[in-house]
Amino acid sequence: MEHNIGFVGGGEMAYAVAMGILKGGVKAPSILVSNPSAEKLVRFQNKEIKTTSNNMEVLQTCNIIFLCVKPQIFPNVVKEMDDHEFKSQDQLIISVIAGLTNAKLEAVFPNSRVIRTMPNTPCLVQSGVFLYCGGKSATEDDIKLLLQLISSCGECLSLAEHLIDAGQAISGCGPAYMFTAMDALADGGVKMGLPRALAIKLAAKTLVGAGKMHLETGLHPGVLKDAVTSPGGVTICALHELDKAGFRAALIGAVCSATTRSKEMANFNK
Ligand SMILES: NC(=O)C1=CN([C@@H]2O[C@H](COP(=O)(O)OP(=O)(O)OC[C@H]3O[C@@H](n4cnc5c(N)ncnc54)[C@H](O)[C@@H]3O)[C@@H](O)[C@H]2O)C=CC1
Ligand SMILES: O=C(O)[C@@H]1CCC=N1
Repeated sequence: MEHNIGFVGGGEMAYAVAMGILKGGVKAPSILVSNPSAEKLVRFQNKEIKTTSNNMEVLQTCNIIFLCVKPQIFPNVVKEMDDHEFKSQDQLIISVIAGLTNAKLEAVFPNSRVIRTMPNTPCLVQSGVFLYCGGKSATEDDIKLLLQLISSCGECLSLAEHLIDAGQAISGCGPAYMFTAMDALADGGVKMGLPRALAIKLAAKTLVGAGKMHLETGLHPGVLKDAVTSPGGVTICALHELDKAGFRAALIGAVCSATTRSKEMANFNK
């Protein structure tokens, strides 16, 4: 694939996506990443990816651009474009920015095609989820090209734009919920005398295994839960504690709250 692929912002998500793209066979020197702070660029340089401190270099030279700055920073990038009288022409603009709508992207990049996406950090290890929704001007070929680029990141799923915030609240934010669960499970193990490293590994393997069981069997999580839960056994005692602590309600609340916050964040960019 011969493209100049740019990243504006070289933080966690940019790195995870860039690593997925490299796994897909794109050559490192065809990627250019901009970030104001040099130390963030070192790990890209270590992979032979080109770097710059100047966003305009990315915007002016790349034909596929991933926008990977924080939502609150995006207006600064727009201002920089205005200051340089930069007019995007016929580029493919792919945003990973939470809450940033295709309508806003289209207003900022009127002569380009835009795709709103929502990846997650496990793209770094090719086990991510990558949600996407093309803007009005994005063509089927643009979507094909996006999928070619990101297919090594993990599962790529098209989602109607009005559902992206909710999808993000599960898969985009979800790694943080799962890491919190791993950490807490490990604390429980440590409290009961397990070595910390072993307790974390048991928790991690169990989360991965449970997810894989659903994906490979197609069985409902409730059915899989019941298969673990012996009458009068130990798991039901643990599940009772989780219910008393509001485990399920907490997860439902987490997804609702993250969805609401994402919709609020669209206002940063009004
Ligand atoms: N971290 C995650 O799990 C996910 C993040 N996202 C989205 O990815 C975007 C980036 O988030 P992260 O990578 O987590 O944040 P981050 O803080 O790791 O990366 C942002 C990068 O932008 C750089 N930056 C600051 N000002 C800049 C400017 N004016 N121009 C260019 N770069 C600038 C920062 O130095 C930093 O390296 C956000 O919009 C977020 O909503 C989406 C999905 C998941
Ligand atoms: O917390 C955030 O705002 C970003 C978006 C989804 C995951 N991390």
